[in-house]
Amino acid sequence: MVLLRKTSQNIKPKCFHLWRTSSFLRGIIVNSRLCPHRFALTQSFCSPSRQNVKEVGIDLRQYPPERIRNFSIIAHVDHGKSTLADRLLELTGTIKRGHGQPQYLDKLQVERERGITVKAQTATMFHKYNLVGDNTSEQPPFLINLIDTPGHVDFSYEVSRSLAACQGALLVVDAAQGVQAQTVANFYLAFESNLAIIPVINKIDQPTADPDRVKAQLKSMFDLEPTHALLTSAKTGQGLEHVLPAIIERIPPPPGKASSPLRMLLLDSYYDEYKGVICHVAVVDGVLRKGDKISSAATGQAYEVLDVGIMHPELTSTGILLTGQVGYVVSGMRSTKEARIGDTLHQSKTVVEPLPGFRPVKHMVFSGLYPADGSDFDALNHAIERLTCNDASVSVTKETSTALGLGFRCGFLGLLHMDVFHQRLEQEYGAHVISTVPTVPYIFEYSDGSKAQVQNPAALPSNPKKRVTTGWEPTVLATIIIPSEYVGAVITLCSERRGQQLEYSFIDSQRAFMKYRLPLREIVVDFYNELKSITSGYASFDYEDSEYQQADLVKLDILLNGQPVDAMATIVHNLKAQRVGRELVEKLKKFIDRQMFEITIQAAIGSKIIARETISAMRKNVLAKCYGGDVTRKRKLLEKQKEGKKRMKRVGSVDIPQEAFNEILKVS
Ligand SMILES: Nc1nc2c(ncn2[C@@H]2O[C@H](COP(=O)(O)OP(=O)(O)OP(=O)(O)O)[C@@H](O)[C@H]2O)c(=O)[nH]1
Repeated sequence: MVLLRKTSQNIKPKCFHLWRTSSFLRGIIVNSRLCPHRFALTQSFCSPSRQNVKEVGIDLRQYPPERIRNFSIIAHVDHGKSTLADRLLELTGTIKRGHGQPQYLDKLQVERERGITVKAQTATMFHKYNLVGDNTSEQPPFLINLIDTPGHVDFSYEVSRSLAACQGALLVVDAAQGVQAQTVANFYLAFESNLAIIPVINKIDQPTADPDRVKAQLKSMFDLEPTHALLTSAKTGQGLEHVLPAIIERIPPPPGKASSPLRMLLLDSYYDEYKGVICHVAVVDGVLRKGDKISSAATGQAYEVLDVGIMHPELTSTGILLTGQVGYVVSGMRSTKEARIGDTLHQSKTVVEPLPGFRPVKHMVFSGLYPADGSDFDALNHAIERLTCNDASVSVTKETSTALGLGFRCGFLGLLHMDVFHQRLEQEYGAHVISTVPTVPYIFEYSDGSKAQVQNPAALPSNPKKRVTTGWEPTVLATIIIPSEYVGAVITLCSERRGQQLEYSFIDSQRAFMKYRLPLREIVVDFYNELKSITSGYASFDYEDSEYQQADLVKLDILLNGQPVDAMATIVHNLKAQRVGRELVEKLKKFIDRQMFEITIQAAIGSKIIARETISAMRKNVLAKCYGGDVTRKRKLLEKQKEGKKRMKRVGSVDIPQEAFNEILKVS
C-alpha cells in the first residue's frame, strides 16, 4: 500500500513525508529498570588488551579511492546487524571463524551483557573481487570499511555520525518482523545522507520468515526494488556470499581528492590508558602521515601525529592514511574534550574550508546525580570526569541541592543512556549514586519578561515577584508500528499521554503505522514499557525531537514534615498534577521507614496541598533485639545500622532511603 500523500519533487521514496527528519537526534525510551538483564560492568570501553597496536605490513598506498568502499549497517534493534558484521569480518579473514566471541564489534561490557550496541565501531577488511567487466587479475583487493551502528535510538546520534563517513548502507530487516519503527528512521537518515542503500532481508532461516512480505513493505514504504534485496541468514551463513559483491558493485567509492590539502572528519574519540586520546577519522581529501603537524579547525590547536592506522579490526599502525580511508590517529591530545566530534583536522600550515560537521548533541533528559554519601563528592567527580572521557554525549554541570548536598546535573540522550551511565559509574568506579527525577528541558517566561530554559525543577524561582507567566514543553514526533489489532489500545494510550495523532495508515494488511506528536515528558517515563505491554510486545517505537509547544505547566513540590525536598520536585502538566502528586506520596509512604516521630508527606503546587500521607511514629532501636549483654553482637548491629544510615539522606529530621529516590523516577 502506498503511504504517500505529498512528496517533494526530488524525493523518490513514497512515504518520505512519514519521516522527513529535520534533526539527527531521536530517542527511544527503554526503561531498563525493567530490563531482565541488570548487568555488571567491569571494563571500560575497549579494554587495553584489545588496544595493543599491531604492526603489519599493509601498504595503504595501494588503495586509491576507487578501490575503497565505506559502508554502515543500519537496522531496527536486534534485526542482526552485529551478527552480520561478524560474518563479514569472518568471510574476509579479518577475524577467525568461531573466534569464540559473538558480536565482535560490541566491545563494551554493557553491550555484551545487554546484547545491544551502544558505540559505533569501525573495522577495515580486505576483499579480492573483480568488478563486473574488469578482467585484470593484477588488481589489489578492495579495502572495505564497515561501521557497525547501535540500534537503540537513544544512540542514534552515533548512527548519524557513522553515516557521515559512508557512501552506502546495508539496511537490515528481520524476515519475520518486517519493517519496524527504527527501520523507517534509519532508512531516512541514510537517504538524507544520499547513501546507496542495499536492503538485506536477514534471518531467513526462521520458520516464520516471510521475505516476500518484507520485500513488499520495502517497496511500498521506501520504493526499494524487491529484486535488489539480498536474502541472508547471518546465523546459518545462507546468502552471505552476495553481500560483499553487492557492497563493491553498488556503493560508490569515496569522492575526495587525493591532490587536495588534507581534510579529515573527526568521527569519534575515546581515551586509552596507554596511548591517550584515540581519534577515529575519515580522510576526505589529501594524505595524513605519521609525524605530520595537524590542526583542529574548531580550536586552532596544533598537534603532531604520533601514530596513524586502521582498525583491522584492532588498531593496526600503517603510518599513513589516504583519501577516502577511515582509521585512527593518536596526536597527543590530553583529553577527549579537545577532540570535538565533527571537527575538521587539517595540515597545520594550510587553510582549508571546514567540512560540514554534525549537529551538536541534543540532550533529551536531565537528572541530578549525587553521591549517596556526601563525603564521596570528590570520588564521584573523578568518576564522572573519567567516564565522560569515553562518552562525550553526556553534559555535566555542578549543582547544589539542599536535600542532597553537592552534586551534578547531567544531560542524557534518553533514559537508556542515563541508565547505562549510572551503571558504569557504579560498576566501573564503585560510585554509589542517588539520581533525581529525570526532567525534560522546559522553557519558562516570567512576569519580569525574562525567559529561560529550566533543566532542574528546583531552579524555578519561588519569588512571587518573578512568577511564571507562560511555559513551553519539548515535543517529539513519534512513529509507532503495530499489528492492526492493537490500534485501539495504542490510540487510548497516546491520548492519555496528551498525544496528537498526525497520521494513521497501513504498511500491509497486518500492520498499522501511526505518527503522533507527543510531549517528551510523557514518553520519558515508562511509555515504551506500557506500549510493549498493551501490544504483547509487538509494538515498535521511535521518535525524533520536534518543536516546543505551549503548555499549562506547574511545579509539583514534595514536602516532608512541611519541608520541601528540592531533589524530588518535578514539573508536570496541570491536568496531571493531582494524579502524579497522589502517586508520589503513596510511593514515598511505602519506601520511607517509620521513624521515632510522625512523618507527613505532602505534594503541593505553590502553597496548595494536593495530596497527603502520614507515617506514624515508631520506637525503633536495633539494640532492643539484643537480649543479654553480648558486646560483639551489639557492636555488629550498631555497625549495620550505621551502614544503613549512610545510604539514607536526611531531610530536616527525616531519613530517606536511596530506593525512595529511585522509585519516584518511575511515576509518570
Ligand atoms: N535465527 C537467526 N537469528 C539471528 C540471525 N542474525 C542474528 N540473529 C540473532 O538475533 C539476535 C540479535 O542479533 P544482533 O546481531 O545482536 O542484532 P543487532 O541488530 O546488532 O542488535 P542491536 O545492536 O541491539 O541493535 C541475536 O540473538 C542473534 O544471534 C539470523 O540470521 N537468524
